[in-house]
This record gives sequence, C-alpha cells and structure tokens, in this order.
Amino acid sequence: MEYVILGIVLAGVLLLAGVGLLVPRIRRRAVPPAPPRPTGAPEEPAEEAGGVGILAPERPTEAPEAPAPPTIETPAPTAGRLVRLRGRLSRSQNVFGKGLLSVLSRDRLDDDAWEEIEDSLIGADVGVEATGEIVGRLRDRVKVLGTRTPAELRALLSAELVEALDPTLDRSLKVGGKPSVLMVVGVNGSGKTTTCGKIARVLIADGHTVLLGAADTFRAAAAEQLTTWAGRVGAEVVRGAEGADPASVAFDAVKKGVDTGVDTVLIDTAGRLQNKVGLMDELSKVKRVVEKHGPVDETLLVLDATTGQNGLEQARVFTEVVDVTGVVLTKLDGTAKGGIVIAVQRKLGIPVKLVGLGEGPDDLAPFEPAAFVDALVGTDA
Ligand SMILES: Nc1nc2c(ncn2[C@@H]2O[C@H](COP(=O)(O)OP(=O)(O)OP(=O)(O)O)[C@@H](O)[C@H]2O)c(=O)[nH]1
Repeated sequence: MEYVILGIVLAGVLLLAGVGLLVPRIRRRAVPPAPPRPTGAPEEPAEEAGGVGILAPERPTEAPEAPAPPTIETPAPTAGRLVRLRGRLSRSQNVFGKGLLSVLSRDRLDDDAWEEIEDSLIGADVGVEATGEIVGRLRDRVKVLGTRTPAELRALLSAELVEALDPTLDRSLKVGGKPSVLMVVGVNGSGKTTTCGKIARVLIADGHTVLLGAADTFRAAAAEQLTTWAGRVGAEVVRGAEGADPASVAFDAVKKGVDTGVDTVLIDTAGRLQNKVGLMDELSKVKRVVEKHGPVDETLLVLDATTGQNGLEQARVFTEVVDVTGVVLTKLDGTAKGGIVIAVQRKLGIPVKLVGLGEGPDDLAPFEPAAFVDALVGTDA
C-alpha cells in the first residue's frame, strides 16, 4: 500500500514538472513577432535565449559609404588668357588680318581700295563714325610715311585699332573689398549666368574669395546652373525660392558675404529686355536694396557680340537704369564682327573689361586692347 501511495505522489510530481517546463515555451511562442524596423533605426539587442542572458553575436556593422568629396578645380591663370585664346577669334581674323591686310598690300591704294577697307570695317561692326576716323588717319599716315611693306602696313593698322580702343581706360574689376559687390546684368540669353560662373573662376584664379548670389529667381535653372559653377571652385551660393523677390536674395547674398568674410560677392540677375519698364524698374530696385549694405562696386553689362549693333541700343538703356561700370562682351568666338568692341566702347564710353571666347569654364579673358588687336591682325592671325 505504501508503495502505491509513493508511486502516485511521484507520478504527480513528474506531471507538474512537465507542465511547468511546457507553459513558458507555449507562452514564449505566443509573443507576436516584432514589427519590422524602420530603415535606418538602430538594431535592438537580440532576445535572450531561454532567459539565460546569451546575447546574439554582434553583427559587423557596415560603415555607410562616405560621399566622395567634390573635386575643387584650379582655374587656369588669367594672365595671358587672351593670347592663349587668340585662335577663337578666327572668324574676325579673316576680316581684319586676311581681308584688310590683303587690300592694304595692293600695289596701288586708290579710292576704291580705301572704300573696300571702309566697308570691311563697317561690316565687322566697328561702326560708321569710328571707321571714318580710323581710315582717315590710316590714309594720311600711309601717304606721309610712304609706307608700303606688308609689315609696316600691319603695324600702322594695328596702331590705329589700338588707339580706337583707348588703351588708357581702367579695365580692372573693383574687387577685394569687405566685400566688394559686383552685379551682372543684361538681356535674356546674353550669357550672364555663364559669365558669373566664369568671373568667379577668374577671381579665384587671382586669389580672391567669392560668394555668388543667385538673384535670377525667374528662370528656375539659373540658380541650379550657378550652384554647379560655384561647386566646381568651392564657392558658396545664396539662392532663394523660385519666384522669390530678387532684391531680397541679392540683399541676403551680400549679408552672407559680410558674415563669412569673402572679399567679393557676385550677383547674377535675371535676363530682361531693355524695353520692359517693369523689369527695368525691378533691376534698379535690386541695386537700391543691395546698396543698403554699401555701394555696388561694379555693375557689369553682359552683351552678346553676335547681336552686333542691336546690342548698342540695349546697352544704352541699361546704362540709364543702372550705372554700368564695365562691359563683358560674350560669344566673340561666334562672330566675324569683332569690331563691335570698338563700337561699344565708343558709343557707351564704358570700358570692355572682359571678353567671352567660348563655352569652356576658362574661356573668359580680361580684355587687353594690344593683345586683342594683335590677335586680329597679328603675324600668325
Ligand atoms: N560660344 C560662346 N557661348 C557662350 C559664351 N558665353 C555664354 N555662352 C553660351 O550662351 C548660352 C546662354 O548663356 P546663359 O549664361 O544661360 O545666359 P543668361 O544670360 O544667363 O540667360 P537668361 O538667364 O535666360 O537671361 C549658353 O549656352 C552659354 O554656354 C561665349 O563666350 N561663347
């Protein structure tokens, strides 16, 4: 009997122990799976196996790939750029170098020959008045000096062209202040944004620090374009939302320039036709607002050389609205009318300070009359 009781007790104990072991397992299985981790959330510690504190081995964490640092370019030095880019003037070289010099080298320089010379200069956009003066002086000097050799005639023509470009004008950019402010203005498509990018490179090549202001809030791609130019040389850009008030973007850019201590702030403005009064008023407002920080040091008018004499009327209106201090003549590589440089300066009384000779980042050269004329009529032109 005692054995029977002992057997029943033992069976009961074993049964209870079995249930005790089973329940936690069932409970554990009933726990719903953890919700999927949001991407990027830190990994939670692995559940302890059997409640005895064994942590799952740490998975080696893969280091996120660091973005490649932007490559900052070193722009080509500006000294001698015009000489290096002289080949870009090949279309104008055909008129001045080959055309004019071949007429000048004729055995007899009669009235017809001089008329041909005049026509060539007018055709190259030198302008009627300037052409009259250049040819008049050249004629006198040829007569007085009795000059006949091609080398002498070339030298005389060059001297007259350089003189017409007034080599005494100050063509330097007023940069390097605290900061200096440069505004870039002009009609649509003349090359303002591209020129801003290229000027930033010119300045950086010459050791300046530059911040760009994208006050062309009208054309969405303009700010993007400017940001790309700036990124290539490590310059900062201040930009506003599309359609933002350009004056306020320009104001913010100068403020940022002051705060960050750059020596030059370069402001790109939207293209506008000179006969749209509202847009021209907007431009003078941009300038007025920027001037709350201090005077604008340079207002550069960007003119497309291929628009020829039409560009002169645009230029005249711009000079009335904002005080233009320098002209940038773009796309000289795409025209045979390089004489426009003479006409622009003569009509406006404002120096051409830079010339655009291509779409490449360093295809903008400080303008030097002697080097320009030499490129047009030089020995290997
Ligand atoms: N061949 C040549 N093309 C140039 C030169 N300068 C600018 N361009 C080109 O002219 C075109 C217009 O240039 P942008 O800088 O966009 O002109 P924009 O004046 O800012 O244009 P808007 O903002 O619409 O007024 C682009 O295709 C430039 O690459 C130059 O010196 N030579």
